[in-house]
This record gives sequence, structure tokens and C-alpha cells, in this order.
Amino acid sequence: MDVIVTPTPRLNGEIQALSSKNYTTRYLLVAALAEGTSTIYYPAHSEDSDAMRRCIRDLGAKVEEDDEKIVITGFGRHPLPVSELDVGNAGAVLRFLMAIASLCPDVTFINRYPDSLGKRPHDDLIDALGQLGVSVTHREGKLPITIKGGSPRGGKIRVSGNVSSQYLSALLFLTPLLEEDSEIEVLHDLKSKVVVGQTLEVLEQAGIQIEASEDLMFYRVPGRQSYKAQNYTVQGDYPGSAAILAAAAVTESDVTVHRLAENSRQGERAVVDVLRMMETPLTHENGIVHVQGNGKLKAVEFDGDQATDAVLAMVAAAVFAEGTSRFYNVENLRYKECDRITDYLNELRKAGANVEERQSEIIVHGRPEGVEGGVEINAHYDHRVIMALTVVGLRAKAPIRIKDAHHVAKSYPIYFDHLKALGAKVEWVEA
Ligand SMILES: O=C(O)C1=C[C@@H](OP(=O)(O)O)[C@@H](O)[C@H](O)C1
Ligand SMILES: C=C(OP(=O)(O)O)C(=O)O
Repeated sequence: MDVIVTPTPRLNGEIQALSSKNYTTRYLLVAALAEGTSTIYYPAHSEDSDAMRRCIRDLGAKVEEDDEKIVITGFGRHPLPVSELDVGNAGAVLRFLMAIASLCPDVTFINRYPDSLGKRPHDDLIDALGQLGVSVTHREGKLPITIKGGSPRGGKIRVSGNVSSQYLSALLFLTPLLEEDSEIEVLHDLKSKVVVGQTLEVLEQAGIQIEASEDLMFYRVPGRQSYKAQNYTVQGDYPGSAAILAAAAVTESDVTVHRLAENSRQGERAVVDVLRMMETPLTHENGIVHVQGNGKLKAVEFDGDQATDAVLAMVAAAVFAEGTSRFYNVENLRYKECDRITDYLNELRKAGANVEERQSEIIVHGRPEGVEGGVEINAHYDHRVIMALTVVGLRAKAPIRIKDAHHVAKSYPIYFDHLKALGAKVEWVEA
């Protein structure tokens, strides 16, 4: 399905932020790794969270669901010996489960998205699992991947954090269950460091003890631990809401988004500060962000690694800012659902934006007068490209058509419903 985005000068109304994808995938996992029954209130519903649900069920968790909660009875350290798992297009789900699959004799992760997840690298995690004595077969570090585990050792593990934090998170979920104690040393840089904070927060809630160095580059993990069955409540999702807030910032607006906790550990909460730096009139109190946009924005410089999943939305806002914006330290955007630098900027250019790329930087020469639009956009299988190009389309001079916009469902299936509720002219059409 495609979406046609027609320029919309005003947005008005209130929405409830959808539930956090990253917390939902983590709570589902720790609930599955516990032996008792856990309840997760307000879980996210999206392709990625569904992928984790499907896989933990395949691995032996009992999952029951109603409108507001999921009740999960876990398999503890004894997953079923499944032969195949399908994670859809979900990177975090794949990486976390590659580690957990090392408790199974022989599992293959299939390659259902050869042009998206199928192109993403997993070498650093494969290398780390090898250090635990797990045999992994793969195609040059990519899917399909077969894990032959059984009884991985603990011990000293070194993992690179250069490409993705998900490899480290995966090891942090696995190592507490091993017989031996482990020490994990992160080599090189650690990208998306803030997301590791979410992993540690969830592990602590699940009763797991881990000693982490202050810089998050070194960990001592006692073995033979058990995940405790718990009740969890999922907070609102900043990465998805970042696109809604950017849409409100580039239009004349009066938009309120509820369920965005000020003290959240999601790095993407920085979108509020970045929009404030761009001089968008807004307030953030009691978990409510209220934007009264006037369409006027100032350029900004920002270390994008603080808020990796909100950078595309921030860039979309910067397209209309006065001056030149710079988003630096963002190289790992190249290893996501698409190359979120080259592919994304190509689509922005088609729509009329003036943007430049460096290996780890996005530079935006703002056009407060608006962009031409009137083009077809390739979504590159990427929900965040779809959401960000929609923001641009709302302030273009002519409608844009986003091809295969249904991939927005990876994280935010009701994105266009939410925008419509705010008055945006967005319409689904057959491809
Ligand atoms: O751990 C997680 O749940 C995630 C980590 C980040 O990935 P990287 O660590 O690869 O940047 C983020 O982009 C992704 O959406 C979710
Ligand atoms: C990159 C993302 O997710 P993942 O790495 O889990 O596929 C994302 O949600 O933007």
C-alpha cells in the first residue's frame, strides 16, 4: 500500500503516544526467560513486538493476551528445541534471540527481508557467541544464520560496540543464565549507549544482578541467576512520537501528546529538547508534550547518537529551519532498515530538500520557504523513512506519494491514523 501526503498547514488535537517498542521487546523477553508468570501492561502492538511474541511462543512461552495486557509463563533457561525462528524485519529481536538461541541445539533464523534485515551485519555478535563456545553458520555475517548451542560457557567475552548496541544487550540477557560467571568488555566505541541503559533497567526489574562500569564499557555478570516473574508497565514511545512532534513543529499547530515521561531512559526523549533548541514553542510537564507550532524553526547541531531512532524526524524538521543544521556521530544509521544516511537523503532530495552527507554526518541547509514535493518516495522498507518523509510532505508545495508505506507497521501501525486524527491529509491508496 502507498500513502499520499497532501500539504496540510494546520494540525490540531490530542493523542496518546503508542507504547514503547524497545521496552515491549525487552519485557517480553525477560518474561519468557523467567519460570513463573509475568504480566505486561500496555504492550506495543507492531510488527517488531509481534515478532518477539511469536518467537518466544515458538520457544515455549505460554502467551495470553487481552486489550490491556499480556500474561506470559516463561520457559526459563530451557527453551524448546525449535529448528527455525522468523523475526520478520526486527533487528533487536534477531540479535537478542541469537544469544538466547545458544541455549537450543540447532536453530536457524530465516531471511524474510533480504533487502532490509537481510543486509544488516551481525559479525560482532557472531564473534562474541563463538567466544562462548557456540557454533554459528552464516552468510558473511548476515542472515540466514544457524546457531548450534546447547551449553554455552561463560567467562571473558569481548564484543565490539562500534556498529550496534544490540550485540551487547543480547549478551547481557544471556550471560546471567550461564553456569559460569562472565565478564564482558566492550571494544572500540559503544554506539547507542543510552539504549543499553534500558536493557540494564529491565534486567534489574527482572531481578538480575549485573555490575556495570560507569562508562558502560565493562560488566561483571554472575552466572546461575534466575529471571523473576514480575508485572511490568510499558511507557510511551519516544522514537515514534518524535515524528508526530516534528510534524507539529513544521506546521501551525496545537498538538498534545500524552504518555511521554520526562524522566524516561529513552534517549529519543531528546527530541523535545532539540525542538526547543529549534525554537518550537512547546511545554513538557506531567508526561504531556504540548506543541503550539508556528512553522518557524532555527537550525540546530546535535549528537545524533544520543537519540538514534529520532534523528530522521529531527532532520525532517530541520529541512524547514532557517540556517544549516548538522547531525553528527550518526554513522550507525547506515546499518539500520536501510542506509539511513544515503538512502534517506536521496529521498529527501527528491522531495526538494537541500541536504549533504558525510560518512557519519547529515547536513541540512534549511528551506523555510518549503520544498517542492510532487514526487514518489521509495520507503526502503524503513518505517522511520516513511514517518519522516510524511513530515516533509505535510509542508511541501505539492503532494508526495510514499510507496510501500505499510512498512510503517514495523513500529507504528497507527501512525497515519494518529496524524489523520490531528487533521493531516494522509490517505492510503492501492500500490
Ligand atoms: O536495543 C534496541 O532495542 C535498539 C537499539 C538501537 O539500535 P543500535 O544499537 O543498532 O543503534 C535502536 O536503533 C533500535 O531501534 C532498538
Ligand atoms: C533500527 C530500528 O530497529 P531494529 O534495529 O530493532 O530493527 C528502529 O526501530 O528504528
